[in-house]
Amino acid sequence: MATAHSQTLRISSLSSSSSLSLSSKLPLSSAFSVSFRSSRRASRPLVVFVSAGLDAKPTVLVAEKLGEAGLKLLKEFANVDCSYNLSPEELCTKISLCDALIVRSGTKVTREVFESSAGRLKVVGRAGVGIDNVDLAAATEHGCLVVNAPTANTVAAAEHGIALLAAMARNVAQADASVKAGKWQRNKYVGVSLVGKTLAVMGFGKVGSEVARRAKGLGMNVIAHDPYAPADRARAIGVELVGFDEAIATADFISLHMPLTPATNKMLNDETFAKMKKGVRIVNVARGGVIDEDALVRALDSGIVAQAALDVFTVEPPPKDSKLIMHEQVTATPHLGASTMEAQEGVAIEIAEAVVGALKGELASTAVNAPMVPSEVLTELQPYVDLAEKLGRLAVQLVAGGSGVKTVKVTYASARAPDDLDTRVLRAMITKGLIEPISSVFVNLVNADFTAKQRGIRITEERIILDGSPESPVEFVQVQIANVESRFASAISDSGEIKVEGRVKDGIPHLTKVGSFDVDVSLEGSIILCRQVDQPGMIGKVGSVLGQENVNVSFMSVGRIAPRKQAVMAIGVDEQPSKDTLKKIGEIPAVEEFVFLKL
Ligand SMILES: NC(=O)c1ccc[n+]([C@@H]2O[C@H](COP(=O)([O-])OP(=O)(O)OC[C@H]3O[C@@H](n4cnc5c(N)ncnc54)[C@H](O)[C@@H]3O)[C@@H](O)[C@H]2O)c1
Ligand SMILES: O=C(O)[C@H](O)COP(=O)(O)O
Repeated sequence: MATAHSQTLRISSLSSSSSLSLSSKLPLSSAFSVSFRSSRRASRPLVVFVSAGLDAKPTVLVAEKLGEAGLKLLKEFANVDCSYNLSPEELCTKISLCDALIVRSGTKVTREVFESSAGRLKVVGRAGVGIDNVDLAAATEHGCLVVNAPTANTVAAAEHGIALLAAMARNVAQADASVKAGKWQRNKYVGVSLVGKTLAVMGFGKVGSEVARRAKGLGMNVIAHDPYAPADRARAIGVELVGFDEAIATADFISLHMPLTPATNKMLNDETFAKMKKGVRIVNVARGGVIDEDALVRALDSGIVAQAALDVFTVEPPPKDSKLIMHEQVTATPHLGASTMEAQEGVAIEIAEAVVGALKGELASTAVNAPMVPSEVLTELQPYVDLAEKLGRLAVQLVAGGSGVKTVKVTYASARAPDDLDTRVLRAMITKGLIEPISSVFVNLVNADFTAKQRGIRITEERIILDGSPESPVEFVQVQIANVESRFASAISDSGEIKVEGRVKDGIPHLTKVGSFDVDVSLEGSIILCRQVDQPGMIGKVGSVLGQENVNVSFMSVGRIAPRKQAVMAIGVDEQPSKDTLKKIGEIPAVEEFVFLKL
């Protein structure tokens, strides 16, 4: 079939009432959040998700103590249920009534929690940094956004690290207990000095670098190990980045500041303790799991490790008879790193803003399990986000019943360099459009790739690099579904796939190609596609059938192969025509096939 010419008839103009609101309240360079509202529908989903029933106030379960300022923010927007010390069973029972959950490190947000929520839970807010207590894979599979509060407790944690370092070196806790027991043991509690000693900071992130800065102020020689930290950031505060073995072999003191991941789990173990300088002292305000605690007891007993100061433990609280806790050379605190008045107020505000934003459909800057796309990129892509979802919706509705959708090709034509166009959001929205009309699954930026994979849909992406100046990020987007039959034969392109193509014109998404026919219809309301033999009066005939039923036509366009040959008419309608009206359109003699598609 030859490429068609296109005639466009704009019957009545639609106003563009889309608005983009941006809020970027956090002091992070990549911070962004975006919401998209259109007056044509009460609350359009946004980049992340539509929360069902947002007309009613959402419910937020706060499962661990949160600062007042954060609670106040939450209460302005949601019903807030503060229920602390819930058992896992109680949490699973309550969660089915909640749209958001806020926890600190003491609550395990397991797969069972997401399953028990039966899709209602949209956001988990971790009021702090470490998200090792949240099953991220399960959250993603359930389309639940996880956000954290990564900055507000940094200084508190660093200060606690320094407090433990100094207290350990001078036996403060042991000496205090001894004095309170009525003793006066000045010789027993002679300490070691910090000045001039080498401190190895393991994990040179937010907390690690603040610890390093403070330790430099105490006159320590600071080295750091972090495979992902930029050397110039370390150099800027006079810290040398070294390899793992060099760090642990050189250090008089080791301070741990990495996250708990499969790679850091039990990073300090019998083997690595054996490589350390005899008499090394260890501080851990990161996560208990980065140390093999049994191995640490052995290293303390053998004298390889002279002392340890620990704020975090593999199991919290640790067993009362834990050899590690009871060890004379161990100073222990009950996970107090983030526990200052200031940090807890800051964390509470940071997490409340992130959770409220996410419930409103904004994508939080602190999203842990969703792509982080800079705000300016998202702003620019916003009309294409809408286009992408609608093309996905149209394409899947063109598939004939019984044909399984397995292979989808998305093509972006753009004058941008390939690495200058981030298509993750567009792909997610096409996936949403493809899957939501044919299932009860709720798809968002968080779970789009997972959901497509789970349903056996392979989505490949291709670029057409256009010449010219790349003013708009994308010239057109094509969605093709291969190996399927269509309810509308004309949607099958020359190469045998269902094909729809769209562009953004004046900020509004338009359908510009169906199969091999050029059309031009604004993607708002719904669409009737109609193949006919091109002849005078067809627009009038179809228009009058719709008019009789009071269905408002917003756009009409006819794409034809050649005058008086086959043509495809695309008609935008504001209301859904009745079956009877659609039947009447089908009965117009020149109409060969037609299909009604909901957007
Ligand atoms: N005790 C507390 O109350 C408390 C308070 C805040 C943070 N924390 C914990 O402290 C840790 C650090 O927090 P942050 O805010 O600095 O996080 P961060 O993400 O800013 O820094 C972590 C750093 O660890 C590095 N890293 C990752 N894998 C590593 C590895 N294998 N070896 C060495 N470095 C590695 C990363 O590159 C990153 O620079 C986290 O585990 C967090 O949960 C504890
Ligand atoms: O990762 C964190 O932010 C700290 O470990 C603090 O945890 P908490 O919120 O339970 O004090």
